[in-house]
Amino acid sequence: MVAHAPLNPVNLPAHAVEVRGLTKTYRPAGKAGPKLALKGIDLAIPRGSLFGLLGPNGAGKSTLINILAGLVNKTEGAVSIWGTDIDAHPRQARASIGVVPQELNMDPFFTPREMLELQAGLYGVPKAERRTEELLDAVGLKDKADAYARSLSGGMKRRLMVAKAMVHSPPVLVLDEPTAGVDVELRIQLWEHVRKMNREGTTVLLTTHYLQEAEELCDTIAIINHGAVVACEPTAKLLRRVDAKALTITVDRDLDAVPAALSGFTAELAGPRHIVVRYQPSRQRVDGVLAALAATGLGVIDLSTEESDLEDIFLQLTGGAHARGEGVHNAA
Ligand SMILES: Nc1ncnc2c1ncn2[C@@H]1O[C@H](COP(=O)(O)OP(=O)(O)OP(=O)(O)O)[C@@H](O)[C@H]1O
Repeated sequence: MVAHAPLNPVNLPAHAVEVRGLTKTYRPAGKAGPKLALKGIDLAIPRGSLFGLLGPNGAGKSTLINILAGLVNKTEGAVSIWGTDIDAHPRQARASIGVVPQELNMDPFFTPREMLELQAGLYGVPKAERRTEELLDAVGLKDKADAYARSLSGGMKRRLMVAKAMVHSPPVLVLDEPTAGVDVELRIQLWEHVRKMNREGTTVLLTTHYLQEAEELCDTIAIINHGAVVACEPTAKLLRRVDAKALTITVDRDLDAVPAALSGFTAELAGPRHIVVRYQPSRQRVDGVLAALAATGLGVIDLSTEESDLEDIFLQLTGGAHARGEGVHNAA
């Protein structure tokens, strides 16, 4: 077990993970040619953040995570985890990170308590410093501590994997698609758990295909596409990137065309009584639309506005990978 630096704020790195010029070229055996999976990416994950890594299938997310976890060798570039360079001090870097893989691979005949003890042993955590009971409690598995893993539900297994990744108290936790194939109730439970760990000081990096998950959970989001980072910024800022809103106006009588008074706006009829006006909030105000409408004598029954969401931005940045069904989904 490699001891962490004492938790003295002066010693803490500004970035939990820092990646500079990271390149990975796979050279598969056989006829397939080399595959450039990461094209010299730079990424800085702020300490304490809940960081989302998004990208369509094949973008390079797993490659990046596996390099951080020490499971895949990088081709070029520098990576440091919790201020430790993975080439200079691989053991210490690995001790600073816990990875929850996508697959629920566990021995069905071990109990959760045994599994955590075994994992702590693998990391060389001395018996006196083990956190088995605390972790079982934290992931809500105290009641199941001595049950065979095969008798746990899918959600319980996933929570056990989280506890397993935390046995050596890593300051950085990576969750690879934590809610893939998980039902809505459990997904919300897992989100709450992830938020709690983050509030308690763990920097969390999660990959997801669910845009809504990233939007709700993550304070910072990076989007990668074809092995390159195409965006990396605070979620709120990313969401402001698309300067577009839609205003739907329900009027009090049937129309067969958009009133001429609205010709200065981008407007269309979405039904005989529904006018949709698209506008840029940074340049236009709703009261201008309403004033133009008032001049027509039409009564307004209802109004609603719709913001752009992460999906619009994702589509813009990845050239519509989602629209072509390449594997990014809304969690709803
Ligand atoms: N072991 C390997 N050998 C050859 N090519 C690989 C290997 N692993 C990944 N690749 C290729 O590298 C690219 C990036 O793959 P990676 O698994 O990192 O993407 P991803 O973003 O995690 O995708 P997904 O969302 O489908 O998990 C893909 O083109 C993939 O086919």
